Amino acid sequence: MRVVVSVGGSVLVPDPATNRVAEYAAVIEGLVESGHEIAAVVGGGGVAREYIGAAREVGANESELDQLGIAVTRLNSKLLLAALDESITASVVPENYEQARTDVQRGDVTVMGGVVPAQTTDAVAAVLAEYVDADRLVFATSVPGVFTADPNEVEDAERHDVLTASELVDTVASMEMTAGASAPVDLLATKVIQRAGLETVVLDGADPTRVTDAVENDEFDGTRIVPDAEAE
Ligand SMILES: Nc1ncnc2c1ncn2[C@@H]1O[C@H](COP(=O)(O)OP(=O)(O)OP(=O)(O)O)[C@@H](O)[C@H]1O
Ligand SMILES: O=c1ccn([C@@H]2O[C@H](COP(=O)(O)O)[C@@H](O)[C@H]2O)c(=O)[nH]1
Repeated sequence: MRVVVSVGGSVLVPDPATNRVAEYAAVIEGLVESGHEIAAVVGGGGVAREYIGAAREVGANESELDQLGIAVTRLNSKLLLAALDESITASVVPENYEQARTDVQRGDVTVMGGVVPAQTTDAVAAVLAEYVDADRLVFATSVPGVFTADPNEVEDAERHDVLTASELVDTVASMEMTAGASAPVDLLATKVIQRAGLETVVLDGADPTRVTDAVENDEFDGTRIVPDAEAE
């Protein structure tokens, strides 16, 4: 199976003292050993938000803030790349989809971060999944799925076990799109998921083995996004 895994920066490096980089590398290597083709996209997490916050205070505009965020996503990507067995990876972090697809077509694991302002790495993962005709897109994020409201703000928010792509679009449509904003999946990503009919999973990435379960066993604790056509 060809899979794009989007790993949140706050999931990969929750704080400077804890990092799950080696665990994520082991999960990716295990999936490759089982015959899967893996492309990873890494987010910026808390470090990106700190840089974006500091630059916003000194008057940078949103596009400049996005560029800072992109730089951090590429730094985090290099961290994951460094932990992966170099015999299965491309040696550099691609800065565009063409380079990433070339890596995938060569049979290498590719790891990339952001590409252009005004989106997040969620959108990068969705576009890459569409571009390489991935069989599945997995978002390993900091919440256990997509909820009826922000579970960090609303105590009785309930998780959706299954959503159609259109329902996902409606759920995130009103969320903020400023640099460093938080959403389970950003709006642009949801529109790409919808048009491409991508089989998508949103799960809590704190335990990286959940990604293995979602790929190998199709069993996971999270939200499944089904293409609109399947729900008709
Ligand atoms: N309806 C919702 N369902 C789930 N999460 C929501 C919802 N609305 C807002 N959120 C927020 O979405 C966020 C999703 O994770 P977040 O974007 O912070 O981290 P990430 O995916 O690990 O990526 P990164 O840290 O790289 O930005 C959570 O912080 C959560 O509070
Ligand atoms: O293609 C991209 C990717 C990211 N950004 C900016 O970086 C931050 C951090 O990325 P996350 O995926 O949210 O961790 C994001 O909020 C954007 O400001 C970007 O502009 N373009």
